[in-house]
Amino acid sequence: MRFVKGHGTENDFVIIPDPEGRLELSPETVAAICDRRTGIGGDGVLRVVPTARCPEVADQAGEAEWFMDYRNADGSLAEMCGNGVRVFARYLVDAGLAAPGEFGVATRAGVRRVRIAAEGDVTVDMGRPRVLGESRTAVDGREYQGLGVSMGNPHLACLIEDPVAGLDLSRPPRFDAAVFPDGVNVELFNLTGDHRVTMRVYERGSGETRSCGTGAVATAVAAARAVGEETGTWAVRVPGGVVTVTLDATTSWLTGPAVLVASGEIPAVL
Ligand SMILES: N[C@@H](CCC[C@H](N)C(=O)O)C(=O)O
Repeated sequence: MRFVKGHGTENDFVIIPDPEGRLELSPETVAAICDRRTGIGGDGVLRVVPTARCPEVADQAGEAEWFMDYRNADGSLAEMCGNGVRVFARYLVDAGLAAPGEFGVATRAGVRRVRIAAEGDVTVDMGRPRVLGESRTAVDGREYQGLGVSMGNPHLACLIEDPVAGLDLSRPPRFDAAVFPDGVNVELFNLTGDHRVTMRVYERGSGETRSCGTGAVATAVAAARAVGEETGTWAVRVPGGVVTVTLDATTSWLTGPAVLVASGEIPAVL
């Protein structure tokens, strides 16, 4: 199995091309590949497969030639990955599978359109965030209130007074399973300036990561609400860099870097 390694603001992925749509990736194999000591290492796996070859998304084939089959580091499936889709697009262009410009990528949350040049940042139309309402979490022994937001995948974005830099995110946050029956990605953020926030995230299925694109959009939605706005552009600082989120009346946009850093063969032992 060939792989390419890439990241978007240090949210890192093992990209696995599967042009025939034949690979069976068990949760155990994905977890072994993502292991940072005994595997390649990554927050998740992006299988690159023709949309038409995947029954679960084949209805998107007319709008998107390639399906981003996203798996978390523990092998679980997720509906969407905002940093992943930018890195996926960079891979498609780099591999000659798509031309720079604008194209669709199939995901379990539906088609996401990306804008990509030969180099530089990549922008994704992330769709309209769906606000789920208020909920609570417990992180590092403290309780916080947040806004539930679906970006195709579930988020709880919490504006907090404690500096996010000081939080211990080594253990999974507690959350209300009645509100989030499929689990949730939890973002903690501070307002740091005019349309600026600093965010950390504990991702469902991957633990603390250095960035989360869908989480950045959910955070921008919660931050905008906190200052009485619904639209606008937000700079979201994460441990791995900065992404930009624009909210308008009908959709949301995520812009940030997407970089490929290595490639090779995944050994049979994994
Ligand atoms: N890092 C991603 C989100 C990946 C999926 C998430 N862990 C989930 O299970 O929903 C992003 O950049 O959006």
